[in-house]
Amino acid sequence: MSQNLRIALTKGRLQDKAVSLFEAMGLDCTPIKNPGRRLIHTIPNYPLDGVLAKAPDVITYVEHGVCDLGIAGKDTILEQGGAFYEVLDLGFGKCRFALAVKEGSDFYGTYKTRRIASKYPNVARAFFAKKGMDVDIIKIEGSVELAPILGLADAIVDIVETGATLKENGLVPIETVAPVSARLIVNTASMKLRKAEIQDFIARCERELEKK
Ligand SMILES: Nc1ncnc2c1ncn2[C@@H]1O[C@H](COP(=O)(O)OP(=O)(O)OP(=O)(O)O)[C@@H](O)[C@H]1O
Ligand SMILES: O=P(O)(O)OC[C@H]1O[C@H](OP(=O)(O)OP(=O)(O)O)[C@H](O)[C@@H]1O
Repeated sequence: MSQNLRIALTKGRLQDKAVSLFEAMGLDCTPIKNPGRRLIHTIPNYPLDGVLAKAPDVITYVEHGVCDLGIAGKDTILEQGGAFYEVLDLGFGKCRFALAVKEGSDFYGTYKTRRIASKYPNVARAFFAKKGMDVDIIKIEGSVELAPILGLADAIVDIVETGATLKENGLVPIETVAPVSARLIVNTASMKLRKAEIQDFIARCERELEKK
């Protein structure tokens, strides 16, 4: 008997939404919903093991083929890149990358080199390269909104969902950089070697998403 397919799931915000989708598809997710400190859980009624990982690691595990499938945000995919197939937009975890500045500041009205703070330096760099603008990028690990308030940066490139965090910190979005949502990704070798099983899983996801 062949080993179960393995899917890497992004822990945190996307985890519950992935589990809701799987349950709607008829998968028994009891073990993943009561994980304790355990990081790998077998689905009792479908040949699938769920691996709970941090967002960038989901991509690393899928790229290296130790997980056949993964669920990651488009934000992480754009930042990290890599060789894998992105097969489905799962329609949850919706937000966007935005360029935001302190309210009242004139970001484009100066010739000096702007400083941009972001948890996503590659996304920020690519955005400004496309505009032909030379900027300095500073990597920040979280609560990126602090950087312009503290005077470290002229702007941020960050995830915006409701806009509440920007607003409560006196910042305003001035441009959308890219839309973001959760994606199903597949290891390139698994796609060939375990084609039937993977296509069955993708088809089940698709059938469920079509109902929405
Ligand atoms: N408002 C939001 N803020 C951040 N991420 C969001 C939001 N809405 C949806 N997402 C998606 O959820 C994913 C995981 O977010 P989550 O906040 O759980 O982890 P994280 O902030 O990337 O990591 P950490 O564990 O360091 O907090 C993101 O990569 C993104 O695709
Ligand atoms: O538009 P909103 O609905 O306010 O959501 C956006 C905020 O949520 C995320 O932060 P998170 O909570 O992941 O914390 P972090 O800043 O430490 O990454 C993101 O980086 C924004 O700060």
